[in-house]
Amino acid sequence: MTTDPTADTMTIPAVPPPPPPGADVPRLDPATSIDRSGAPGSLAELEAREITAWFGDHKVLDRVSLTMPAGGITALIGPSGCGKSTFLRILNRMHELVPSAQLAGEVLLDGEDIYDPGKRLIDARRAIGMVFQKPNPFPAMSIRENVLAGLKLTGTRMPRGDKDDLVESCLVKGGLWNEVKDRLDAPGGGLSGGQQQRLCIARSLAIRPRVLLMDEPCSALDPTSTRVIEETMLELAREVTIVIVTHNMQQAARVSDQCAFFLASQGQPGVIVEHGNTEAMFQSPQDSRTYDYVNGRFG
Ligand SMILES: Nc1ncnc2c1ncn2[C@@H]1O[C@H](COP(=O)(O)OP(=O)(O)OP(=O)(O)O)[C@@H](O)[C@H]1O
Repeated sequence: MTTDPTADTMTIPAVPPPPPPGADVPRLDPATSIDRSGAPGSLAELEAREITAWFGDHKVLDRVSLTMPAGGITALIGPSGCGKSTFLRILNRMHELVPSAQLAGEVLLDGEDIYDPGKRLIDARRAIGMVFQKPNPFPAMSIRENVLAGLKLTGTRMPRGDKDDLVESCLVKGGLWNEVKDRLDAPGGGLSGGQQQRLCIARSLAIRPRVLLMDEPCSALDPTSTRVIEETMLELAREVTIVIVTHNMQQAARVSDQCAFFLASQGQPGVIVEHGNTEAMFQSPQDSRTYDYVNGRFG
């Protein structure tokens, strides 16, 4: 999509309407139009092409291109304010929720531009899930209801037995099942911070995303919870492509296959200075600014 930053902004409903009957994603069970397994869909590649982004007349990203391989974990690293979160939000069309936000470029999910006028916003959000910095379960809803919340929002109906299977499989994949299986009706708000974040991951998985975006998912958590989430991510990467924003270089090194280093020079929009295999980026970066950043000399 190419959008003139001076043009009127798009109006996007905060909660998209449910899809019309029969228009569901093709991976659903054809007999019932529901997903019985809770397993994420087939692995998908995500490719950003020449992404430029503005807030009003402030350009914050300039022609950023990046391929995020299917089944890989891509870490977006860089100092504060260089546009990592903006880039991440562009990957599932959340950027356009900000009234002054504009963008140019394309985001291809397995070769198809999610910004194509023929594509529905709800399909992009279903296929490309998001986990935020601060765990945000619905505190008064039960653990079970939290996992199923996305189905409600997308208008997906399912028999009770299938819901139970889905809740279990998503909590297993989110690495939380063993801790909560005996109290699924307890409120989500009663869990610890790390458990709440894993509940949010389980909730994202229930609508069967092909890509999971994670914006500093461990920054509010203690080291033990962080390690549990990292293990969960490594397990999930077998089934879903993951893109994570992190300020924690050890975390980027531990979990990611590839890294992209973002930087915004004084008064300039953010760009990708260097990207590639994580080990190579940490051991032998090509750009001296990458070397300085990954070695903690700035940022
Ligand atoms: N909603 C918004 N309205 C206006 N400007 C914004 C908005 N969100 C971000 N920006 C600006 O866009 C630029 C990039 O911000 P962004 O949050 O994407 O950077 P970041 O690299 O993720 O930073 P951090 O690591 O601190 O989260 C910054 O100059 C920021 O002030």
